[in-house]
Amino acid sequence: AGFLLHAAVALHQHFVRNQPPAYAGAVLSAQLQSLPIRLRGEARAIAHSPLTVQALAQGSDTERQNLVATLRGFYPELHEIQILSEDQAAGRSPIPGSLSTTQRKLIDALRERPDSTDAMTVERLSLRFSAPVRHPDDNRLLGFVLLARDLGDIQLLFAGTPLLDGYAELQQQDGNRFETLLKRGDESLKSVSAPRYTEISGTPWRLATWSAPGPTGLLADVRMSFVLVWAGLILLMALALALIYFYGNRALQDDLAALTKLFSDISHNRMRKSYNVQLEEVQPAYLIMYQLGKLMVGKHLAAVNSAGMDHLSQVHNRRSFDAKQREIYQQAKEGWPASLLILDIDDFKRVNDTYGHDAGDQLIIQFGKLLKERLRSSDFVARLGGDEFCVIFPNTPLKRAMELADRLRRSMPATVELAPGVMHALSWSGGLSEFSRHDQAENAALARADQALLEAKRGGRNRTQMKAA
Ligand SMILES: Nc1nc2c(ncn2[C@@H]2O[C@H](COP(=O)(O)OP(=O)(O)OP(=O)(O)O)[C@@H](O)[C@H]2O)c(=O)[nH]1
Repeated sequence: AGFLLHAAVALHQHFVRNQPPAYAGAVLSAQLQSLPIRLRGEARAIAHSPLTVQALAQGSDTERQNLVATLRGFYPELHEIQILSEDQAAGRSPIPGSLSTTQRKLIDALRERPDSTDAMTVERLSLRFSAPVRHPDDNRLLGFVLLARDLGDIQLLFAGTPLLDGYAELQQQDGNRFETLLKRGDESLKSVSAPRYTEISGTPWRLATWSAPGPTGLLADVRMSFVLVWAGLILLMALALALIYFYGNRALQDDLAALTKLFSDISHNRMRKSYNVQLEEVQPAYLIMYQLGKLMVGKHLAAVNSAGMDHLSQVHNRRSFDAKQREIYQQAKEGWPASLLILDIDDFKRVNDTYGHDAGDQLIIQFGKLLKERLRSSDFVARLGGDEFCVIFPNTPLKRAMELADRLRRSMPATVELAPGVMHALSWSGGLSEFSRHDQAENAALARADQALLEAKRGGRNRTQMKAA
């Protein structure tokens, strides 16, 4: 909550702070205004000082120079202090250095108006003041005090004022036009907003300020922007909570699905290498179930194997087939006819590759089931491995076996469903042969059938080939 509050306030300030504070111009103009007032006060104080009166009334040039040196110590911010006698001002006696035109203008202005107490001129960033020095007893004009102040500190004032993102100029009036003395901020704002002028009374200056355009639309309203920022943050928080809830829930659902798969596999007597259980809380229970499941499935497979059954297709396994083959081989030696059909599912590998190993298993399971259902109960069905099955037809000569194989092919469904909605076109290739009393090996018939199967595959699959003894 603390973080959100902080974020809300920070964002809110960011939205509304673009405007320069309204007081910035007033503060600066008040400070500028005080400069001539202070200078005027200083000029008058020096003019009325008994030391100045005495230095001008009776003192020598050296005494005046000493007074000026003392005053410089008192007023370090003044860059010029001069005290002239009336004779020097009127040109009747010499002065150290010379008077500038401005200084002369100031003195003339005071002479023209005998009642005036001071005169001021403004040059580029410097103020000049002059005040007459009169004798306190008879008001006789003794001379003039001339002061000048370099306005370098205006620049400091100007640079230190909090105008923020605005733009400001200090302008000086020169007849009808205004000359720019100082600038500050982003000047490009002059083209996008109108200036606001603050006159600086007692000076020929004015302050012109241009504000950065404030926020527009809804955010222009301070209260509205605050509400919007809060609403945005609350929305974000709600979204974050929803996401945490969603993902937490999903992890639980995924784990339940994994456990369900584990139970289903155990009930089908098979196990995968691992099941994807994510939540730490579910892990211990899962590990116990996994170990128990492995034990149960292992025991079941051992039992089924020893019973001679293939655990997947539920037909006889290879070991059982070998025993049956031996038995039939012996019978064949005694003249009993028997045939053997090897069946291999077409394109089985593609089922594994396309739909996954589970779907492949499903095809093996269903194929085994179909063989048992469609064949006679006296026929012996076994899975030799992979997608390869074998049927032994006892007491059946080759010709009859061929009929049975054809009948089997016709009775098989065209498609099987490997998973909900996953249909697969079923086809198989067959190799048929018979047991013969002349065979030298138990698996001679199987080898012939294998060759016939190869021919069936080569011939384009989905057919049965026969190879007599
Ligand atoms: N799902 C599953 N696949 C198995 C099993 N045993 C063997 N396989 C796979 O079955 C495939 C058998 O390959 P093939 O018989 O060469 O392939 P096919 O697509 O039937 O080719 P053709 O017989 O020429 O039509 C191999 O990829 C084996 O990995 C099993 O128990 N379950």
